[in-house]
Amino acid sequence: MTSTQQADAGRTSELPKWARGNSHRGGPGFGELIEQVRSVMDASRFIAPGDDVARELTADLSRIVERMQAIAVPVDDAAADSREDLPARGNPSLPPFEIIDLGSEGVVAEIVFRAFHLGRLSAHGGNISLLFDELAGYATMHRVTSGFARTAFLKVDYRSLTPIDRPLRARVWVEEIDGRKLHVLGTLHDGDRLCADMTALFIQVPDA
Ligand SMILES: CCCCCCCCCCCCCC(=O)SCCNC(=O)CCNC(=O)[C@H](O)C(C)(C)COP(=O)(O)OP(=O)(O)OC[C@H]1O[C@@H](n2cnc3c(N)ncnc32)[C@H](O)[C@@H]1OP(=O)(O)O
Repeated sequence: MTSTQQADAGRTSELPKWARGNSHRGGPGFGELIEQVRSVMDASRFIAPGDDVARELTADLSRIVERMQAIAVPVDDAAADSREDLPARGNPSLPPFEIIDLGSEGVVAEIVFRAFHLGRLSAHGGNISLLFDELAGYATMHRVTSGFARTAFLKVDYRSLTPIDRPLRARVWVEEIDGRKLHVLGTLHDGDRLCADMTALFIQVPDA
């Protein structure tokens, strides 16, 4: 079952159109393209080029940016953030998680933080909170009766350093529902070691 079908199974109304995943938009090569975008971001963390090389690289990248801008589409038609067959739905601004399980019990995902996500000797805390926010979106999407849920607040406790370049396991679930309010909890583990946990409040809103 795809994540869209899994989410639909727990709702009394259809998923909003923008949240319906697909595995074709952007074509079969889109995943490789986004992987290269991520690699550019990773590589940019570990260079100290001289001025000439910096200008050459800027010119190379500018040509690529121009080619992409020339084929821009409205955001709801874009491949990024819609491809449920790709890590983080093909959205390069998100840490590249893969959904392992999704249902009324919540969502389990595997995540490998990379060089781009590095803070000081460990993953940057903001990237960990971004991961939790996104996964809470999956967990709440499954539990709201209609529309979707927006983050009212999200609190992360950083319990131990979160490594990059190795698979970690995140779990996020709706602990309690009180009218439009969804109380959400989450954990991030490196093996048996707790790296971070999360408490959030999401509020069900109608789809715009
Ligand atoms: C699964 C398939 C695929 C899915 C993929 C898609 C994944 C997508 C993932 C994307 C995921 C990313 C998600 C994102 O990043 S969403 C982006 C980040 N969030 C926002 O921008 C939200 C901005 N804020 C708002 O829009 C409104 O303030 C909201 C909607 C949150 C509430 O305004 P609204 O006017 O609607 O409600 P209300 O004010 O009548 O309040 C209602 C109740 O809530 C209580 N309350 C409110 N705020 C707080 C607070 N801070 N602490 C404690 N309590 C709070 C309030 O007291 C009241 O309680 P009660 O008096 O009823 O008891």
